[in-house]
Amino acid sequence: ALFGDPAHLPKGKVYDYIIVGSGPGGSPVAARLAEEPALNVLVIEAGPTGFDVTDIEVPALTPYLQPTSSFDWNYTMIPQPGLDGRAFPFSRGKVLGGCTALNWMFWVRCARDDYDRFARVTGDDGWSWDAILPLWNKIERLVPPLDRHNTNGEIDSSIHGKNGAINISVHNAPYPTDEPVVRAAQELGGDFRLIEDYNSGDPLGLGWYQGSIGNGVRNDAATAYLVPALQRKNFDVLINTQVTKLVQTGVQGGKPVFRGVLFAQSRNAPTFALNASKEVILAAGAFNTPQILLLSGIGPSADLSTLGIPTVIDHPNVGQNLSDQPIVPLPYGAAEEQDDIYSNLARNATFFQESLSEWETKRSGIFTNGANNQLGFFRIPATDSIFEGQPDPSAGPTAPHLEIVPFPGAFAFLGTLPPTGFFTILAAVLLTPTSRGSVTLSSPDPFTQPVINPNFLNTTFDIAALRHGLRAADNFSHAHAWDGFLTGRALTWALVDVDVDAEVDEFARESAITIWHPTGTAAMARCGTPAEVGGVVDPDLRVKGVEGLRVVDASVLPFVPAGHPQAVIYAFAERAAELIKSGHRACL
Ligand SMILES: Cc1cc2nc3c(=O)[nH]c(=O)nc-3n(C[C@H](O)[C@H](O)[C@H](O)COP(=O)(O)OP(=O)(O)OC[C@H]3O[C@@H](n4cnc5c(N)ncnc54)[C@H](O)[C@@H]3O)c2cc1C
Repeated sequence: ALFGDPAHLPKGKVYDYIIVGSGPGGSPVAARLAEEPALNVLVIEAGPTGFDVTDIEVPALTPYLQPTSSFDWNYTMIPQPGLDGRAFPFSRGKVLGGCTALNWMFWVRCARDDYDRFARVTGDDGWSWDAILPLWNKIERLVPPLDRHNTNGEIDSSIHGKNGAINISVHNAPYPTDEPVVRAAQELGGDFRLIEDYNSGDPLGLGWYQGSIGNGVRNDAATAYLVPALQRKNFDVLINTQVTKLVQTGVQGGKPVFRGVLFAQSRNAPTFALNASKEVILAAGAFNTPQILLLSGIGPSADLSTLGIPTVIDHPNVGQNLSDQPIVPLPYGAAEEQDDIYSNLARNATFFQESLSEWETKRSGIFTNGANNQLGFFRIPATDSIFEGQPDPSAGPTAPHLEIVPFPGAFAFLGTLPPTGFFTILAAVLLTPTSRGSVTLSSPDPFTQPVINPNFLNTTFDIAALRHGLRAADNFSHAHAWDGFLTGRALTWALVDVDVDAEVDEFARESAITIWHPTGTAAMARCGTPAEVGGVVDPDLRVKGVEGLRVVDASVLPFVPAGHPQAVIYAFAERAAELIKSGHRACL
């Protein structure tokens, strides 16, 4: 059942598993464990439900959930030296479904080499591309587009799951940018060659967007996994409640056991306690999972003692290794008003209302789409001078370094939308950052936000690679296919001499934002103690040196995958459920 108040949880019910957080890490694990009728499963989620919320359900309204919303933790990162000292909001879903309830729904499995590197660094072949492949049948449910257009060349349906938990689909309606983007790709070829499906394991090229959308509605971790599981008597979900600390419940084989959780609805509300009989599973995301570990005395002891938190286990890597991908939106002028969907929606209330009514009454039109219809992945050539004295940070030859994303319009939340003019955005994303940041505590108070430092553009490689991406995106804009559509670089981007490194770099530093893909703050590593082999969790995602505690969320990814991470996290969660059910134990 769904509970809104911890005081109403069934008295005396013993939960085998308590899962903290309901994103793509927590929800699949919880729902799969609840498939075993003998197991009692509880999810504790800090946020409310997002059911029937228009901005969450309507795919094209996703940008309206930025930069802050009532379904968000509304975190801010600390000032970033690599971004000219800027600090800006760092969106994280505080809602059932976690960030999948407010993300941009890009469905990207990422590259074969991303998984094979996970297998390599953990010594566990179960994380390889080939081993994960069958899981897509449990995860994906490929839904035809609502406009029934011919999807030949847009997706290879033979490689996708048909009966899994999450609806995925290609676009449901055309965008004005579709034609020039596809023609530019055909004209330029090379890095921009059209590919049928970037989810084949080899994503290089330009392909059509696939989204976690079905029948014109967002499908998130809550609607896909939790809602069906709530039919089960052995499955409970507690919302609006934050886990504030893990509690040591004993010692087993010389290791502290952490099967207890404390939770409360606010700083001044009563605190409740529960113990899981089998495991606590942290799935609170790349910022809050390390926060909970640190609050519980699992982390670097020097940092903990500064805050007066007794160290239970000295874990130097908790909260370290934060990786995220910077994105730079490049504005180009659009010749025709109707080609800039997002400026029109922001400025023209009638157009907005008509689009919404069309979605509500007919489930058609642009509101059934995600925010764009194509994306391209490409590599920096191995011969580029960027790699002199710098090992290639990508996972291997199938993994891109860079992404370009054409958007049909300019977004108000970026703060770059002037009162007049029409735009197309060609965004460039650095997928393989070498900069590493951290998540730390400024206070032992669980209701104080952790200190978030992604450390963007802190290495020579990162700024040079992003420069390569900005130039590639600009080259894309020069295809003849854009003639009559784009009017050239716009706003402050028009003032940059793209041939001058320093000017391009300065533009990147003053305009990059996060693409919201933080990972790696409780990274998995091979068996052995953290001091020997690094990492926070072992290849089974158990916290090293501790019993009864696992992490299943973006924190465990030791490298940010070269794409968009939600599909990868769903796959990790599905495998985690299998590992838990089978009692698998990779390490002693
Ligand atoms: C705006 C935005 C756009 C994005 N776009 C895309 C995209 O298009 N494609 C893609 O692949 N990825 C995208 N992502 C990233 C993707 O959604 C995340 O990587 C993914 O959701 C992370 O999953 P997670 O389970 O680690 O954490 P989350 O999804 O963050 O879930 C963690 C959950 O735990 C809850 N929680 C946290 N602390 C506590 C606590 N103490 N007690 C109880 N509950 C707690 C949170 O409220 C949240 O519900 C986007 C993210 C954002 C924010």
